[in-house]
Amino acid sequence: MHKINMKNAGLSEQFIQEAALYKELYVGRIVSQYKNVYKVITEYGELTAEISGKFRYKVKDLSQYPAVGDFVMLDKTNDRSGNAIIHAVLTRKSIFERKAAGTANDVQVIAVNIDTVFICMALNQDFNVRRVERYLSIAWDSGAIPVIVLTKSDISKDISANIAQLDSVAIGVDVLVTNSRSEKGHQAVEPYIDSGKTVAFVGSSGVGKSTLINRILGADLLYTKETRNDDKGRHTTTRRELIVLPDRGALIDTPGMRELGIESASVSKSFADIDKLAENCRFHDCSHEKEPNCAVLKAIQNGVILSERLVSYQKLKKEAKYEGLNSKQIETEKMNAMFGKMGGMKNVRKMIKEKNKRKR
Ligand SMILES: Nc1nc2c(ncn2[C@@H]2O[C@H](COP(=O)(O)OP(=O)(O)OP(=O)(O)O)[C@@H](O)[C@H]2O)c(=O)[nH]1
Ligand SMILES: [Zn+2]
Repeated sequence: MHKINMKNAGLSEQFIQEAALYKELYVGRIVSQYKNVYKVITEYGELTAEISGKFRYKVKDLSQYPAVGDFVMLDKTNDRSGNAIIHAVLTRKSIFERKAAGTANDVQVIAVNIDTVFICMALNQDFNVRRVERYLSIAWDSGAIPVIVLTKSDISKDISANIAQLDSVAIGVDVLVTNSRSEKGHQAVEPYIDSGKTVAFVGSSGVGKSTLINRILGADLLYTKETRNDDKGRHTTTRRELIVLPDRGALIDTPGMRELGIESASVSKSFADIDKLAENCRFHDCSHEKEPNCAVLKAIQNGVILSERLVSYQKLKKEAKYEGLNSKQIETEKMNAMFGKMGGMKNVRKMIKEKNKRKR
């Protein structure tokens, strides 16, 4: 095993102090996970580990289990399986999580202890300001600093127009332009990658996260996605891995996240400007739709904010409202809202039935 500089890999003074409370144990950082087995780096090198039975018994919910990026306390002795034993997880400084697909309540921890989240978005027909907004609200909630990374500038039709679209949603957020087809196309992200720091790459599948990471790694390492020899093919969807760069900190590649859950607390953060304006509305429960003396509508009239921004704000708020319901209930709620004008779901079902009858 070759030694690893754990300070470069993100082990800050704060973690060192907390780790010192565990006398007999030593510290490691979770690099990846496969089922119950974790790949962990320590100053002595890389090893595999499992959580202790006691730990498993103690934790109340899944989000407390070790996740990629966690600093954990390990036993010096391996168990019979040859794995080290994880006894504790050190206090996380940031948590990037989303609602698990298909459920309203379960959160899925994507990665933790991140300093910078690169929200990656391709400059092609997939470019979507609303999606950036969703990622931004989750990123602000995580405790890490978001940075928008636009990819594939080589195939963009109008970069400045795309960037202008982001102006209103990405207040105070750096926007970088990259191109992995050119040798120096990744330079804009370099300043964020530094010893002791951890950056994570998030964004839809296919936007070029892995390609960009390969560019950053350059000659240091050639990173290729895990491939499987069995008939399941590449399992890019479950990929989540921390890579340590010599002298340049750590980076985490994440799989494309198709369904992003939105939590209500996060709504207000990325729409802080609208909330601020809303304080000046005449009615404290103003919906900013047609109320008199609505400060938000006035700001739109005056060109201070874009009307589309209010629309997506209201959309997000509505989605956050479903918090606590299961996916089936949300579906019903959405259908009811959608078909409310037609007299509710019952009527809609009747209409569909009748339509089908006529077809036959
Ligand atoms: N034209 C162009 N194509 C790119 C660029 N970067 C990546 N691609 C291509 O886009 C495709 C997807 O790239 P990946 O790096 O696998 O995308 P990803 O975001 O890691 O996707 P997932 O692994 O599914 O999350 C590949 O065919 C790349 O060759 C770029 O800067 N310009
Ligand atoms: Zn208002």
